[in-house]
Amino acid sequence: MTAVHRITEATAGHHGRPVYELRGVTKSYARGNLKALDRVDLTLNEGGFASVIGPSGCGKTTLLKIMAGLVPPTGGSVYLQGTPVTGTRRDIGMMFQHATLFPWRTTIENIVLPIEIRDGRAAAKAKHADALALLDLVGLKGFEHRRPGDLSGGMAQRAAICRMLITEPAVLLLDEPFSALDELSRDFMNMELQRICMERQATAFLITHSIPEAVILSDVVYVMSPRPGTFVETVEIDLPRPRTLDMMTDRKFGEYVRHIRTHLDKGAFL
Ligand SMILES: Nc1ncnc2c1ncn2[C@@H]1O[C@H](COP(=O)(O)OP(=O)(O)OP(=O)(O)O)[C@@H](O)[C@H]1O
Repeated sequence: MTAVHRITEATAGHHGRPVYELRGVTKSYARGNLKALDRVDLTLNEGGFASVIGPSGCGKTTLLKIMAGLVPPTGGSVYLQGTPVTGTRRDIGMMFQHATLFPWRTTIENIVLPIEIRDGRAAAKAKHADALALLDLVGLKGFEHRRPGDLSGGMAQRAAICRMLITEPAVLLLDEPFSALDELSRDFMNMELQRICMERQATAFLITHSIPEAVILSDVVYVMSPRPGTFVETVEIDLPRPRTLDMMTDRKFGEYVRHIRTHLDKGAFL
């Protein structure tokens, strides 16, 4: 029997209640008369870690932006915690390829910035204790008064993780967060991300171009077709947690990677 298990509906996270529910999400951009997404269905359950992988330009970032309320869908519905997503929200945390920390602010001032923007300086100041706890969580204790120029790429992304978590979001939307790092740092940060998600019982949705990264981190991997993007395969990853980098040499891990690869358009995949 193959180690690869398919599940019929796109549902990530086995046990928790549904956090995100997308039904028939379609997106056409007027500019270029271009259909980016076609009827995407997704349920992301509390505590689940899901990834989406697909060819370049298939609509992954568009999907994430729709989930974040940054871009409206042309059709279909997006619900987060039972209410429709119609714009940006407090209960969503996001992280991108680049940390984009403000160089003139200290690390801790960068971390509490979302609170400062939302609730003012006094509220941000009151969050310093929480920010210090987060710095400890991500292994940056003692760096609170350093400026971004003193941080390595991996350290800056750790600070970005703190900035994402300071608002206590219900869900983490991650758009290739470590793809600008060298391979060793990226592997290490992925294991750190897993640890942080497990400690915080986070619900996470990751966009990646790396099949091994998707497999090692996820409960479920969604494979997207070339544009217009839709899920063509949903693969449940039945590997124990915590995952370790050693697992990447396991036979079962290799089967998942091969299975996902066969569903990607290799010509278009980067
Ligand atoms: N604002 C926009 N207006 C018009 N077309 C857009 C817009 N944003 C994205 N597109 C187009 O929609 C398609 C999907 O883009 P998107 O960035 O979502 O893909 P992606 O899968 O994230 O790509 P990549 O893997 O290269 O980052 C692309 O053809 C892109 O050029």
